[in-house]
Amino acid sequence: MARNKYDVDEDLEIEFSWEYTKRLLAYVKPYKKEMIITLIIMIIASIASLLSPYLVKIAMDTSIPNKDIKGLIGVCALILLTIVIGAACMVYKIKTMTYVGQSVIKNIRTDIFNHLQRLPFSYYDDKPHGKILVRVVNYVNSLSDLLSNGLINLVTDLLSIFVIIGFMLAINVKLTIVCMLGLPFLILVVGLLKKVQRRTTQIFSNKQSNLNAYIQESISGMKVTQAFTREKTNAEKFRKVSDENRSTWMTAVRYQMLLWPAIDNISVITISFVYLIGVSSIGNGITIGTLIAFVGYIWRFWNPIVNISNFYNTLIMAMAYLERIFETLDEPVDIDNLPGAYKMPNINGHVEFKDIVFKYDDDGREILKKVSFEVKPGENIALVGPTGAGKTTIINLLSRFYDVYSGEVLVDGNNVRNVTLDSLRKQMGVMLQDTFIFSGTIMDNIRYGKLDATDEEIIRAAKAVKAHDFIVTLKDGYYTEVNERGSRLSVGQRQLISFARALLADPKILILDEATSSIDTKTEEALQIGLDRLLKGRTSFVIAHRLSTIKNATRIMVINNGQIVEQGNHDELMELKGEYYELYSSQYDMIKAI
Ligand SMILES: Nc1ncnc2c1ncn2[C@@H]1O[C@H](COP(=O)(O)OP(=O)(O)OP(=O)(O)O)[C@@H](O)[C@H]1O
Repeated sequence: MARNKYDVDEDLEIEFSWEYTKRLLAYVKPYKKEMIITLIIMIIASIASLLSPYLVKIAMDTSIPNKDIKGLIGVCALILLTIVIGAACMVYKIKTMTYVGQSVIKNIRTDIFNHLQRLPFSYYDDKPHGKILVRVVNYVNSLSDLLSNGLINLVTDLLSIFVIIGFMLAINVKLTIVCMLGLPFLILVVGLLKKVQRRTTQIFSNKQSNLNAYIQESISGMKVTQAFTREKTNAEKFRKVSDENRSTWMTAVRYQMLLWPAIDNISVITISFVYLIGVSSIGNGITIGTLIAFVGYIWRFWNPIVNISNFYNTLIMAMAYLERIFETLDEPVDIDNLPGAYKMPNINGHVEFKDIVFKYDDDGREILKKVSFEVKPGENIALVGPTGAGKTTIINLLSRFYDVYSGEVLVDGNNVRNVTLDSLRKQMGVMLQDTFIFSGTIMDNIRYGKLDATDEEIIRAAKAVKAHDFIVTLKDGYYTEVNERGSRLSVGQRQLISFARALLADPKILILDEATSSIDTKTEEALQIGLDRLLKGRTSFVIAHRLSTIKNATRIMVINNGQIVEQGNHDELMELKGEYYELYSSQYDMIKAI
């Protein structure tokens, strides 16, 4: 997928395909029983409602001229009965179809969510999160009307049309033919409007997606906006995306609405013709009762046609959303278990990078340029180097968050591409640079690292990383509720919680990306002592800009411009008087200057 941002429209060139409706129907299939029962009920309702003009004809042509009061009362009672049956059927339909519609929506949404959880980091690198959200929430919701009413109404309306034609033919063939003459004109109008309706709806859905992306981005960046007093600039950008949203919606609706006057005109013209021919033929094979009954049917004839056109409009709208929904569901899971992938055996901790070349985009620049190194079990590796050198990229390849462009990443001799993702990642403790706190208690957040961990295990992990001390000072201790992204905690506190989470699973390989960058030096020193003990016997990769924290690493690798430029322990690298020496000395001088 191309890189995208809030003001870049998504691709519109998706071919219209009935395949989408077929796939949607597959979601409806489990509710076949409910659909069939509703259909039968609705057929009964239609027949009941269609009987009344015929009953009126009987009353007009037979009961009233014959002054048959009993017969008239019987006919009235039957008409009342048809109304009651119709209303009862309608209640059943609304209840059942709302259930079916909402169940289908729930199932589609669940599939998208599960698929999103399998999509690799690269998918999220490329797409504004607001645009993903709009698909899961709004687009899926917009199918509700189509599913709750559309499908059943379509079938019952089609059936009604045939039954009405049957009734009309039984009353008068000539008038029926006149009535049907309007249909070819209607089909022509629908055919002419279809393409432009689809395109305008697609454009609107794009703008809706842009609006969502901008709102999401603005909420995430609200603190920066206020700090830089950029409210006015943002309001202007928002006005622009909002205006586009409104104007494209207006255009889409304008084309949707063109169908109504067309249907109205065609129906009124044909009805006028029926009146004209009917009235001029009274006494000439057509009775007043016949004409009244026939006109009753004509209105009922155009009603389902209006409904079907309505359904058609909803379908066109839903199509634009369905395309996006299935596009998300079809998004390839680039990082997945390969055929024949096997379970990673218990990890010892031997890691080897063999001639790794890596690019984030196939046509982009090389971020890692033939990187090779070997790490023995239990070694503590520190990765240092300038910003953007490629340190995080290296550790991301170890957990196979991205696939290499060429070369091999081996853990205990197993190529990470050949083992199952689950078995690989379960044995690694990763603390990403971007520490994320979920809404819930602190206990829940640490437990994320090992779902079956006991409270004691969690407290032990928190103590090991010196998180315990601050947690117990909080109002509810480990049961303090934190909100999403942990905004009630300091950045350092969030890091400590993430640290405990990474450690909890007792991983064989521990990866720490800037794990302590926001922690005060005193806490860090204490943490370091515990950490040295914890890291013993485990292979670990630690990225740190504060070099004092990695002095004890068994090996320090200096990364620059996608390559390892120096490696050795602290003393060896200081003696080398190369890049590490420069980096370390500059930090030391800075501290002294303070
Ligand atoms: N998701 C991404 N898509 C495209 N390019 C990326 C992506 N992430 C990182 N890069 C680029 O890859 C290069 C290496 O980034 P990386 O995050 O590995 O650097 P780093 O050494 O960890 O830097 P820092 O110390 O600032 O965290 C950078 O030039 C960066 O611009």
